[in-house]
Amino acid sequence: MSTVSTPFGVATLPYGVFSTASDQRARVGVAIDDLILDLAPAVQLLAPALAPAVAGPSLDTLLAAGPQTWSQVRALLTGWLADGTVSERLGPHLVPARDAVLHLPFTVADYVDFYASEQHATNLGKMFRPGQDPLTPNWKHLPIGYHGRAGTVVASGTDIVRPCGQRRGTDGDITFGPSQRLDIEAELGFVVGTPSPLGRPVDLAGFERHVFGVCLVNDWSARDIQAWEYVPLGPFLGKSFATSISPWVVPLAALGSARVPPPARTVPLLPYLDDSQAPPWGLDVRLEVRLNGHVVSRPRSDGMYWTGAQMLAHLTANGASLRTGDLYASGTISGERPGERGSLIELSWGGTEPLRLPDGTTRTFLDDGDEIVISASAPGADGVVIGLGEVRGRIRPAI
Ligand SMILES: O=C(O)/C=C/C(=O)CC(=O)CC(=O)O
Ligand SMILES: [Ca+2]
Ligand SMILES: [Mg+2]
Repeated sequence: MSTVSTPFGVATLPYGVFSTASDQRARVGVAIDDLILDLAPAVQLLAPALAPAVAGPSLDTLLAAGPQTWSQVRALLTGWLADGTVSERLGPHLVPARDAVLHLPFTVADYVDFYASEQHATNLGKMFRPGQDPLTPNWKHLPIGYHGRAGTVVASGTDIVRPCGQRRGTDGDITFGPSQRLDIEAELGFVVGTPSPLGRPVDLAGFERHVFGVCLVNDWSARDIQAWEYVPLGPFLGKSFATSISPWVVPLAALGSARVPPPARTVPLLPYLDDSQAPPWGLDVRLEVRLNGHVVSRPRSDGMYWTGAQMLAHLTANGASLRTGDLYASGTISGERPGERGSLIELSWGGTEPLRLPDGTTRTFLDDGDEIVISASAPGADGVVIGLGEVRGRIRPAI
């Protein structure tokens, strides 16, 4: 049973794309409790000037429309829901969530994955590079990341085929075959709306103008393929076979009460990353990772060393442009305590300490048929909980 409740109350209002059996067009929806508001006809009826922004069939147009439109659409929704007479007129455009199929919510442009949790980076450093300093010399000077594969970002619920690849066994033999160390990474994803021109870095304050909202990310990782291939250019096929994202994108506007100061920095930051005078963009998101229904971890993002604003500033510091639909993820979220680690390689300490599940089975890495569900919530104003929904995926045998 899940203990993280992920309600989509009127303080959350996340955006997604859905269809139903009776109307198979993909269209933009807003989740409200266990209902989905079909946004285009509702806006057409009550505020037609904004209708083009939510026309669908994806969130792309809304993302590109920029922060003024984002606030206008959210204000409309909040106003409608507070006004009983309007809520009644919305009735015909509300669909029970259980009747909806949820799709990939936006066209993923570029996909970047960071490495922003000090605890995760320390744990992985110990396992991948024993005998060396777990944190590389650059780690506290810049948010480390790599470019992933946008075309293999998939909607929650998509089955994940166990990848095959090259790996080196303990005997030194190089073989090709199904990954034997298939893992998860529980992460937060930042969805870029407003593009930026080539040659023009986005500063820390630009975060709110360019980033529309957040989703949950499971960056599936084949540790055996990764360990053999990653020197010197970083992750490649060990992470490019599939990355799952949650169907609902929660706007930054819903996360005001979840903002927290990041941990004290132990190394002075260069000016473009120095957020000591800026309003903080650390986020207190509480995740829960379930394997076949059993909770195996409860990571929290409030201790992440690097914030989403710093990641964006670094990502564009060389003048790289942003496109609508760019997705960048935080990197695995791991806390101080063992029960807060966001990957199986950490939870089973490189496979040496198998996890014992309540159904009597044990796991180091994923078995075929295993299902992973990552859900999350964040604090809202006045004790309200902001749900981030969930991202789900089941492992299918290698082909
Ligand atoms: O330290 C390494 O060599 C590898 C690290 C990762 O696998 C982490 C990664 O993909 C980024 C992250 O999720 O934190
Ligand atoms: Ca990752
Ligand atoms: Mg991936």
